[in-house]
Parts: sequence; structure tokens; C-alpha cells
Amino acid sequence: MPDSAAPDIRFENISTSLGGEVVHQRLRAEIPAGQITVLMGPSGGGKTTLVRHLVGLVPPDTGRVLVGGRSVWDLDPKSLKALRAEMGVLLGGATLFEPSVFGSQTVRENLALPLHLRNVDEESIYATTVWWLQTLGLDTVADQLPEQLSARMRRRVALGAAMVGDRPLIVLDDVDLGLDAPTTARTVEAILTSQRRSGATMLITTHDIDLAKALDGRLAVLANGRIVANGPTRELLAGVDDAEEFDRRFHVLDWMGPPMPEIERSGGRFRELTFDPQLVIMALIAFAAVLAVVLAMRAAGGPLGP
Ligand SMILES: Nc1ncnc2c1ncn2[C@@H]1O[C@H](COP(=O)(O)OP(=O)(O)OP(=O)(O)O)[C@@H](O)[C@H]1O
Repeated sequence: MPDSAAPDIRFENISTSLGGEVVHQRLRAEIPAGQITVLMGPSGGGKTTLVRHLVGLVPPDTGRVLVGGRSVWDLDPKSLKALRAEMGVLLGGATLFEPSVFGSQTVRENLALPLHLRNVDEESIYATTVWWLQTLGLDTVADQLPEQLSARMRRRVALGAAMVGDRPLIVLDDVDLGLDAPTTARTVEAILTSQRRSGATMLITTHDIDLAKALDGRLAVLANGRIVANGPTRELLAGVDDAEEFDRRFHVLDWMGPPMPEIERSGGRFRELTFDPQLVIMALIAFAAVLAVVLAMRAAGGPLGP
């Protein structure tokens, strides 16, 4: 069992721009404690960036990330380190190296390390390590160093290192990257078993619709800078079997394009916009439609006619 209770996660009004592009726009989401939540959305939509905000790697421009009520970016370095120790993290995106894999330690030692840090007894460490080596298809390379492995195999080691130890919060970004079909199936089973045993909060990002369905927890969809859906996966993905249907269901290819910037320059200072530009556009369109109907009725000499 984890040392502390599984935390909930709250993203409060997160706004972030990277390289001059808006990634998140007043994004809000609540991730419940003790459940699996899968985060999906278009490529480049900001999932990895959100994960980085959560695990204390990159701060948002504005807004707060709360883990178990603690605001990640308001913690002092010691408290942040303690919070990180309670997280099992697999980084995704364009991460060139995997910081949670130690180059000087064998695959087996990498998987055992989080257990040693949590003072697990030697017998349990052995049994747990063997189980994860087999689950991830790493048993034949258990005594090799990470540099002797392919990038895909190294990612599996990182996945194992994030999962072992039953930490109260598990964050797996691009979980299926580097996994073949049989290993993905075994990994899903391992995640479900592990979550049932530990009661951990898990936030997992993927593009794989079948994997999200197999995890059968909650789903949050990130598109156009916001969480556009958040609820039971079974309901949200009912009838969604491919990427095209996913995009249609969640309006991923929104005709209004990416979100407008959260802030604008005003008199040399940044000030926050107090309205949503997309809602304003929709209100204007609705107004124009009503006006057109009224004018048409007047022209036809209807009840509103002269
Ligand atoms: N360090 C950076 N500098 C500039 N732009 C960045 C940086 N990191 C990410 N971006 C941009 O931010 C946007 C969001 O990227 P992010 O990796 O968070 O998306 P994602 O949803 O995780 O994508 P994918 O599903 O492909 O992994 C992308 O347009 C990306 O190019």
C-alpha cells in the first residue's frame, strides 16, 4: 500500500504559450483520486506540456496545479522533492533521454531502485522485479545496461521504474510508445492490477483508443487548449473506433481553429481578457442568424411586417 493517500489533481485556469503558440487557454480539469484517467487529444495539443506542469518540470504561464490540495508551483524545493518522491513518472514527448533510467545500473537494478528507496524487503523486491521484467518483456535483458538496449526497450525500463513501488500518484505520458501489441496488452493488465492493489491515482496519456477503452476508467480530452470532455471512458468513447470518429466526437478539428491568446498587450502591459473570444464569435453568428430571420419575415409581410 502507498505511504500516503492517493491525491486528486486539479488544473485551475492553466494558460501556457510555447514558441509563440497558445498551448493551453484557461484550461480547467479535475482528476479524481484513486482512479485511472486517460488523457487524449490531437498530436501537439498540449498533453505532454500539461504533464510537465503536473510533475514540476515546466511551470504554466498562469494558473495553478494542485496535487492533493498542494499547489505544485508554490512549493519550496524540499516540499517539491518530497511530492516528486510520491510520483511514479514516465515522461513522453520529445524527451531525448529518460531521466528515470540510470545508465550505470542494469535493467534489474533500475526496476529495484524505487523499491529500495521505499524500504521494501529484499524478498518482495526480488518477486516484484521479476514480475515486471516478465510483464514488460525485459527478462532476457535484465542484466544489461540501458545503453546496450534499443530506445524502445529503454522506454520499457522507464515504464517499469515508474510503475514499481506502488506510489500514490502514477503519471505515464505516451504510455504505449515503444510497446508492441503483446507487451501493450500485458502492460494494460499490469496497470489495472497495480491500480487495484495500490489504489493510486493514475494519469495516462495515449493516442491509442483501444488502450484507453481497455483501461476502462475515466477519459479527459484536451483539444484547442482546453479539456473539452471529462467523464467515464465507456460513455465518452462509445461508438468511437478510429481517429476520424474521435476527432468528430470531440470537435478536435474545430473550424474556428486554435484558441485565441489568453492575454493581449494593452498600454504596454499584459492584461487578462475577461471574455472568451470563441464564445463571442458564436454569439455574433447567432445574433446575425436571428436578424436574418426577422428581416426575412418583415420582407414577406409576416406578423412582424409593417
Ligand atoms: N520547448 C518547446 N518550445 C516550443 N514549443 C514547444 C516546446 N515544447 C512543446 N512545444 C509545442 O507545444 C505544443 C504542445 O506540445 P505537446 O508535446 O505538449 O503536445 P502533445 O499533445 O503531448 O503532443 P503528442 O500527442 O504528439 O505527444 C506543440 O505545438 C509543440 O510543438
